[in-house]
Amino acid sequence: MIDNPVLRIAGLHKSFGDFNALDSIDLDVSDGEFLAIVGPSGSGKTTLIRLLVGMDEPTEGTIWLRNKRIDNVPANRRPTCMVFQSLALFPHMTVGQNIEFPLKIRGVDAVNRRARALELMSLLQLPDYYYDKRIAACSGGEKQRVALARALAFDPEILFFDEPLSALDYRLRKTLEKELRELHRRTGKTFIYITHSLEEAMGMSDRIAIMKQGNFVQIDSADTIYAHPVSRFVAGFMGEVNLFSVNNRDHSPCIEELNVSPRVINQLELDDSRPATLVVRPENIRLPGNSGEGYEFKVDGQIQSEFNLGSRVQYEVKTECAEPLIVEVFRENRLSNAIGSSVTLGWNLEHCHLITGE
Ligand SMILES: Nc1ncnc2c1ncn2[C@@H]1O[C@H](COP(=O)(O)OP(=O)(O)OP(=O)(O)O)[C@@H](O)[C@H]1O
Repeated sequence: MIDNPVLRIAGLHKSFGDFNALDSIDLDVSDGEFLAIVGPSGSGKTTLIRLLVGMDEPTEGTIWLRNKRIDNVPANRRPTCMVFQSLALFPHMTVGQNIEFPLKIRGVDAVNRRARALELMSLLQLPDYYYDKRIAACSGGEKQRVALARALAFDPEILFFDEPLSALDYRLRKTLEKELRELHRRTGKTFIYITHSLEEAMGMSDRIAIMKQGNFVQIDSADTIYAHPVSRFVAGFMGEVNLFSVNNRDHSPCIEELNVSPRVINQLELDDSRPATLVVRPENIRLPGNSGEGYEFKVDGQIQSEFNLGSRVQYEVKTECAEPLIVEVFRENRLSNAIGSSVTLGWNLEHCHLITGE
């Protein structure tokens, strides 16, 4: 629970026939927060946003905007605004007319409309002369900026984004990600942003809410979720990861392969009755030469493939564990003639995270 949240969702449930698309979820969003909602296809992200903006009605539960219940308020009277993936700009109108549209329907006069449109264009780095440019003559990135300027012209309490960058090429997406982050900082508005892309979520948001089958499985900062995922699903969803099944009663062949001392096993505080998974990120595994001296976990293996990731190099290392281990090193630590060579991998307990349960 957050004190004085701008948005509170309580027991929100949405069924389609027998199917629960949202399963009684709760969420508090702070004023001015940038929250990303990520999850696999079909996890309920769009269903949630549709309920929040009033495009659909919940089966059960309530939505509060600054202590005012809004789930019974029609979409056009909710002080929220959505930037659609498809933008929904008016193609026959100019940039200026599109941005001014929300002001026009609120009865703002022409002089003030134009002044505000130019101010928003400047905020979105659109030159003044674009005011008279037709939407059809704008590039994909420019249309995104116009859509954002128009959304801000509504002066909404919260801006919702439903995968606004997914259709753009990589370079433009990266540029707009930075601009959105900057726009968020400058406007101080609350942003709620749906994305499939974890990279986008990690780069832009203050917190990430991870959805699975109509539920939130973890809501926290990107750093915390990355370092301390609550489940194997979250660990795998948050980037490349090495997972080792362990428990005290029944050491898997894999944990034995790891040459862990009884002292370290004790420190793991495994619970006999519950399955447990050790999580190690590829960048936390070292290639310490042949002995693995000084590391609490050590495993011998053979490099079977190498991938160039730009500033880093990733190796897949075959060991006695079922899955090849993934190891990442900075480019300057790249091994020569790596493929086929025998290596000992090492890491310490402080770089592991233990998940108990499934
Ligand atoms: N109108 C509807 N009638 C029946 N089922 C629906 C309806 N709308 C959504 N669903 C189902 O609810 C589940 C959640 O859908 P939703 O669109 O919210 O997922 P999503 O996480 O946004 O997926 P994606 O990332 O693919 O857009 C899906 O299984 C979907 O088939």
